[in-house]
Amino acid sequence: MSGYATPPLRPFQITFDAATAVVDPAGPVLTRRMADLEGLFRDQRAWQELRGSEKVVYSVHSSPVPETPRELPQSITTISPGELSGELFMTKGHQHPDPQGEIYLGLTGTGGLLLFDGAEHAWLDMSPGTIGYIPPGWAHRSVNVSADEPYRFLAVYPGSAGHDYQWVLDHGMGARAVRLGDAFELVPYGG
Ligand SMILES: O=P(O)(O)OC[C@H]1O[C@](O)(CO)[C@@H](O)[C@@H]1O
Ligand SMILES: [Fe+2]
Repeated sequence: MSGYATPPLRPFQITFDAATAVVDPAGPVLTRRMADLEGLFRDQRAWQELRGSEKVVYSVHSSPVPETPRELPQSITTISPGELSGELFMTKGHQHPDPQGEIYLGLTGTGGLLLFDGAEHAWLDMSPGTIGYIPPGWAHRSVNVSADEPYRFLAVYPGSAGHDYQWVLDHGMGARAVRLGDAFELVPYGG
C-alpha cells in the first residue's frame, strides 16, 4: 500500500444504535444550540431573543474515522423537533470546499435534505430507509419536518471534502422550510 500521505486505518467494525445515536467506538460529539446558528434563521429578531437558550437544536455523534484524505468518516445527526417563527429546526448547512459527493441515510423520524448549487435548489424527503444522494457542488442542509419527533440520519462523506459554512451565509440555501398547519412548505430564501 504505497502512495498514501497518511497510512489508511486498519479494518474495524462500528456499531450504532439508531434509537439513541450512540456510536461504538465513539468519536467526537458535537452539540449545536441556537447560538451556533447565527445568521441562518429568517427571523433574526426571534433568534436574538433565543440565542442564549440551552435547548439543543441538533447533535452530531461521529465515529473515530478521521476527516483525512481517502478515509470515509461517518456521523449520526439528530435534529430536535422545533421551529423558530415557523422556520423548522435545521442544521447549519455547508458546501464542500473540495467538491465531492456524500450520502445520508434516514434512520428515525421524518426530515428533508435541502440542496442548493448556487442557482437551483432541490428537496429530498427523508425517512428511515431513504438514501439521500448529495452530488459534488451542492450545498446541503437537513431539516426536521416532524412537530414532535427527532429526525436522525447517518452521513458518510469523503474525509478530504471539508466543511465551508461561510458559503451558506454568503449564498443562502435557495429556499427555507416553514411550518404550514400540520405540514410544511418551501418558501424563497429571502421571503
Ligand atoms: O455540518 P452541518 O451543516 O452542521 O450538518 C451536520 C451533518 O453534516 C455533516 O457535516 C456531514 O455532511 C456531519 O457532520 C453531520 O452529519
Ligand atoms: Fe457534507
